[in-house]
Amino acid sequence: TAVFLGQGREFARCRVGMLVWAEMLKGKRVIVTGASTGIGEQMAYHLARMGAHVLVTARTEARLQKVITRCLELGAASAQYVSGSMEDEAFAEHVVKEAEVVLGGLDMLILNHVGNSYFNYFDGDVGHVQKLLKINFLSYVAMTVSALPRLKDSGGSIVVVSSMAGKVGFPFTAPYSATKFALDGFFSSLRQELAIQKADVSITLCILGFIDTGKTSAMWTLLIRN
Ligand SMILES: NC(=O)C1=CN([C@@H]2O[C@H](COP(=O)(O)OP(=O)(O)OC[C@H]3O[C@@H](n4cnc5c(N)ncnc54)[C@H](OP(=O)(O)O)[C@@H]3O)[C@@H](O)[C@H]2O)C=CC1
Ligand SMILES: C[C@H](CCC(=O)O)[C@H]1CC[C@H]2[C@@H]3C(=O)C[C@@H]4C[C@H](O)CC[C@]4(C)[C@H]3CC[C@]12C
Repeated sequence: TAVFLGQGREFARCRVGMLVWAEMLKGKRVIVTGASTGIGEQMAYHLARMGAHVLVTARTEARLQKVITRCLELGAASAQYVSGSMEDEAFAEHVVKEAEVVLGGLDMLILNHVGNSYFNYFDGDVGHVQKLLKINFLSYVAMTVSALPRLKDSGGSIVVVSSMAGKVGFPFTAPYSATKFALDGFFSSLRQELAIQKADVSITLCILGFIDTGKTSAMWTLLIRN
């Protein structure tokens, strides 16, 4: 569905598109990673309003409990969580296995989590780059590998949340930017391979600009916006 932002007829087309989309997600089994805060949390609520089965994950169990309670209030067909760190590849695989057990399959994998980084000059810390690659990139690959058989069964989708910093080398984002560029390379290549194999699995890479979720300090938000 093409989404047009504007007024009048364009807006109406957008509303119709959204309604069709909502119906398409009713009863679908969806994993949302990084769903304890920010964009992931809000995506979980949208899916809940559409009547999907949602399985959310992040490290902070107390936050995830609140998110699933809210999802059920909003109309989710079911809501569950698995807590743990995506720095651990075994945990990434465990989340997908858990979805198979509790949801009986999978229709959509939304890869959204991101490890903490900094917005400043690169400080030369190679260990930080390695850690961020594990969380922001390798766990995405591990989850995809585990989920692909189920997604092929269901004709499902993979949604990868990336950034403008994964397309353009902005200053002060070197480690983060590297992980997002890696996602583009891997998932764009995999998309082609799935098409060649005529596998019925779609891959969408979301290129987001700066979104103020209240986490960035007011000073940085002002600087980024300007
Ligand atoms: N906000 C923005 O301006 C932009 C965001 N994006 C992208 O959107 C996505 C969401 O960003 P946003 O909502 O801002 O980020 P947040 O920092 O608000 O959320 C990050 C999520 O990832 C989880 N997380 C962090 N570390 C780990 C870990 N080691 N293992 C498992 N989960 C972890 C956090 O939960 P917990 O701490 O409980 O583990 C949280 O749920 C990211 O992919 C980001 O790159 C792209 C462009 C701009
Ligand atoms: C400055 C960029 C936007 C330029 C534009 O809109 O014309 C931003 C695009 C993506 C941003 C980064 C991002 O992807 C996520 C992090 C979010 C944190 O809250 C702040 C630091 C970020 C690395 C953020 C920095 C600005 C962007 C590169």
